[in-house]
Amino acid sequence: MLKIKRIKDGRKNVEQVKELLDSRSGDNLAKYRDVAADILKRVRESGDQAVLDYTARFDGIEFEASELEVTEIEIRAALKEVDADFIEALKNAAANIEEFHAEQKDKSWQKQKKPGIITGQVCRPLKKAGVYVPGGRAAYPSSVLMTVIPAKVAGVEEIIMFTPPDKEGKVSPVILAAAEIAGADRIFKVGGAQAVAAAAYGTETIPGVDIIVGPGNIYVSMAKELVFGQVKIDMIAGPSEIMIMAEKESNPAYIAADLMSQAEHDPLASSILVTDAPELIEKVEAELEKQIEKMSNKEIIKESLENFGLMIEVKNPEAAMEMINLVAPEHLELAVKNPFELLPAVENAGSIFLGEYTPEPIGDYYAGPNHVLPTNSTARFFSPLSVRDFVKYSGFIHYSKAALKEASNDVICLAEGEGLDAHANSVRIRKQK
Ligand SMILES: NC(=O)c1ccc[n+]([C@@H]2O[C@H](COP(=O)([O-])OP(=O)(O)OC[C@H]3O[C@@H](n4cnc5c(N)ncnc54)[C@H](O)[C@@H]3O)[C@@H](O)[C@H]2O)c1
Ligand SMILES: N[C@H](CO)Cc1c[nH]c[nH+]1
Ligand SMILES: [Zn+2]
Repeated sequence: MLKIKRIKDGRKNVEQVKELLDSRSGDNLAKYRDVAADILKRVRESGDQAVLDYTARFDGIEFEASELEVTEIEIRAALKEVDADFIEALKNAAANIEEFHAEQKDKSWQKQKKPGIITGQVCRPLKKAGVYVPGGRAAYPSSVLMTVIPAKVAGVEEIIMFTPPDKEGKVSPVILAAAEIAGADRIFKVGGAQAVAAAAYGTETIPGVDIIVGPGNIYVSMAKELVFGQVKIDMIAGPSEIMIMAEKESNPAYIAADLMSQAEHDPLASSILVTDAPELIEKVEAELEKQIEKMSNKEIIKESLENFGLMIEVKNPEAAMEMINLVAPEHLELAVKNPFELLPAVENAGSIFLGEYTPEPIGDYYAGPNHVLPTNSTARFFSPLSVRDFVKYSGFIHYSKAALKEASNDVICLAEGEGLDAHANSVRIRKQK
């Protein structure tokens, strides 16, 4: 018998939901941060040797430095091992992801504000991007597509992938096939905080990059947080989350299936149903009992649902929306008859799935929008991984002599107001001529 927590709406209970989500990182965050900091320091000091030592310790593989990079021969061999249907599905997904991300491409622009004044913005791709692909619990070729394709669309010169080696010191053939289809330039068999360190600082064998993106476990996340500033990072993407808003008429079998889809990722994943129909909660619970037994990952799903699953009963759809915006879930399903009517009220969610024939996995694999998403309520201020993460901007300005003269009184006044006489002088000196 599954035991999933159940609460009613109300201010106090909102706090309870947030506490539940926060509790997933536990009290050990500082401990993980210290482990990651140690690894970063050693890789910074000892380069390849530290990477090799950590790979031996955490992944159980004794590599030489020359074996860290995946070779062309390994890639060709892997491609032969992967099922033709799988390759075809990867290619179809890649085409959808590329088409969606092409819309995010930003252009450089300039405008003549008035005669003698031109302002504009140059948009340039970053030169080198490091893409982390988790390899511990499960290998996700879909995450390869979701991280490499936006970098490619942005025009990044070199895309370097990092993923831990498996027990035989190899990278899963499906990961290599996805990397080939998406267009990764180099692949290193390095995982965890040591991969983040090598990407941030560079070693004798591994080139340093400008940005590190992609999901990973707590060591990867802590390391990304610690190298931020030295390099750019995308976000801290933690264990998966799904929140489903449903009504009396919603299909309980579909809701149960979708809650389980994210619970399957991790015992720390969180799956939440919010509804104004208490009878639906009972039906969904009955469906969960029924469907869970058929799942190959039922142990993880059960643990996740019992520890971090939640059924929330609210008075009306407005209260459900309030709850959603406070939780700011990674994935939100609006499993209702008229989802587009509710869309404008969603302020905080990483990715939104509209209608009962839009299950979350269509977004994980196929539709086009990115599946690397902010978790742990950070959808309040973070966005999905996008082409914009892989570019940077510079503003530019041109003033003619006459235009500067016209603006000079204002600028001199502002500079003097800040007590910065040399700034005022730089304008004044041109005005006098
Ligand atoms: N949000 C998303 O888009 C998304 C997508 C896929 C996966 N994920 C998440 O990514 C995570 C993947 O984690 P994972 O562990 O399976 O793979 P991982 O590749 O992130 O981590 C494996 C590495 O962790 C390091 N490590 C293991 N134990 C260690 C220890 N005791 N000390 C220091 N380092 C250690 C090792 O170097 C190992 O190579 C999961 O939480 C999953 O839910 C999220
Ligand atoms: N749902 C995950 C992000 O939370 C992404 C993923 C990859 N494969 C399947 N799902
Ligand atoms: Zn998923």
